[in-house]
Amino acid sequence: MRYRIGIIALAALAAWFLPYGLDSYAIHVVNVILIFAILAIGLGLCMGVGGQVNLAQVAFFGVGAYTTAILTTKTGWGFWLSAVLALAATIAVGLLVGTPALRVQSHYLGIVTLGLALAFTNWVTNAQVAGGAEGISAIPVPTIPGVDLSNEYLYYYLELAVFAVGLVFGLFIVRTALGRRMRAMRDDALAAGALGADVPVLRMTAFLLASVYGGLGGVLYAGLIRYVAPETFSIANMFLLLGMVIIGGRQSLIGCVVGAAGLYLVRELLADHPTVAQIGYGTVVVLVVVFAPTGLAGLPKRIRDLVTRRRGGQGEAARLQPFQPYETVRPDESGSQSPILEVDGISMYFRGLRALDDVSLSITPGEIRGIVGPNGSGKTTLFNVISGLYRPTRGRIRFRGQDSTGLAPYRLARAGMSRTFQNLRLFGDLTVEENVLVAIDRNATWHSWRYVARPISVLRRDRDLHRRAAEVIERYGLAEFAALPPKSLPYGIQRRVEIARAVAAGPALLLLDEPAAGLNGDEVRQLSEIVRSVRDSGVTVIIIEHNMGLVMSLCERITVLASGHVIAEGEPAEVASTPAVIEAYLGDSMSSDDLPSVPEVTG
Ligand SMILES: Nc1ncnc2c1ncn2[C@@H]1O[C@H](COP(=O)(O)OP(=O)(O)OP(=O)(O)O)[C@@H](O)[C@H]1O
Repeated sequence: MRYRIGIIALAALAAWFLPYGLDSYAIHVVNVILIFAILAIGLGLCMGVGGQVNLAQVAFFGVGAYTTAILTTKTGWGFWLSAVLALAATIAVGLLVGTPALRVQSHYLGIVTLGLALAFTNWVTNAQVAGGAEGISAIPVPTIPGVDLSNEYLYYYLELAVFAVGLVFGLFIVRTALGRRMRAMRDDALAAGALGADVPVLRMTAFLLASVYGGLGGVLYAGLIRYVAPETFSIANMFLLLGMVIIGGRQSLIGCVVGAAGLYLVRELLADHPTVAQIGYGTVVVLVVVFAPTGLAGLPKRIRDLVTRRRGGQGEAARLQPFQPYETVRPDESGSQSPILEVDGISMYFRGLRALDDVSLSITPGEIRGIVGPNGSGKTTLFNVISGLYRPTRGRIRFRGQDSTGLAPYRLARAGMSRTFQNLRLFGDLTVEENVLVAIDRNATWHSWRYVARPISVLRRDRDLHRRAAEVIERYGLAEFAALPPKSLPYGIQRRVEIARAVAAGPALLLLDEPAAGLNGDEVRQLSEIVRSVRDSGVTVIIIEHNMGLVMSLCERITVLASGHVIAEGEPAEVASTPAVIEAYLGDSMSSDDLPSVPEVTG
């Protein structure tokens, strides 16, 4: 900590005294670098942290600069009023550009945002109000009483202040709940949604942030250069910006700043050789993408990881501690006996394939229900329909007495449903603790206005989330793994992290999709203990499992699916002796070991 404060103090001192050693050309370069650094932070937040491909950052920059230019020169409004309106205009454009992100992702989003950026350049080149290809000149100098901002040495301090606030605010986001949720969405939007992250709002927030930084950069640019023309906001500059963020390290805001400074300096040095420069940083970007995807900022961590792996892996020294059971809630305290979940005549067709056909079931609060069936019988599809990933072709679902058919996963998660996935969907770039933190955080993303209006309350809340996450981690015996990325852990521990994460979300109904897959006998016994304790704490559990011993010993009732139909339902012993069940399993050429018979797991 002290070491960090020392570095920050040194950097602040260096930034403060920097202009003293610079001639007028050099201070101009530094001022432009600061603007690019602000743009790069915005792009880093949207693309690096939020995972939203954004090739329109240069257009946000342009909207900020042009709106300031137009308002100051054509209406005679003062610089600062124009600047505020320019920022508002950029945010509006940011939300507009972000709208496609609600529907398309990845390279499609890249193409859409690039198209919008091109449209902007075309518009300013042709529009009379924007001065056409000539641009707009004679933008008035921003004024602050007693400070001559036409002096670039003094303008530097204005920019430095905006940059510092922008960087600190960006880091504040990255290190607290909003940033964690954005990173979770970047890693796995589907799992983030299933844990209650309102992905559409989150995507818009990423574009909103990008546009705020873009607008600020634009306003500062208009005040610094006092002239705007289309070529500044060209696609070539968008790729320069992209290069800065990729080379510096898009997931680290400091990396984005370093990339902005480095690449801009290289561009200045090679100003007389533009072709060489273009090919040069094109090549560097490709090399970075291939050999160091996390950019320069990610290199120290990659090297550290490499050294740790050579020494024998991160997770190996740490040990899993025993699970500490929850306090038992008496059944009569856990609510009414009307069904917590009613699935009524659900059918799900995939282009003619009937994955589910008229499936109905009813789950009583406090029960552990097993769903079994041969491979491909529709079990996971049923979970996907219940948890909102698929909208059923036919039928209705009621969750906690409300019609929940077709509700988005994050709405169901907020209503008290939580799930795990057959093929573990942990957030690989987050630590174990952060995985749990994302689940515990139940705030709607729009509450993030508090980041601006009430930052202290955000910090206080974050501290509380950390305290609660530590309790969950302790209970599940994961304390020694808290700071590690889940990918580095043995499979059995990853499974436990996923269950801990799902329960941390505080569900009333927990859906477990093959939680015992890949576990050894001892781990299956521990899983059984965990599931029973979770149920005893008042959570209803539905479990899909192929391990019949586990299902038979754990579940009060079992529903058997075959070819998308419910073929049997009842108590374990009753179901095991149903001829249709025996036939379904044998018909699937499964070995007789797979038949629901002798329990393997007890107590
Ligand atoms: N998104 C999809 N698109 C097309 N077909 C699908 C889709 N999801 C599932 N299916 C099909 O629906 C059927 C049921 O699949 P599902 O994964 O639900 O079975 P399952 O009982 O969970 O199987 P397993 O035990 O192997 O996990 C399968 O034939 C599968 O190929």
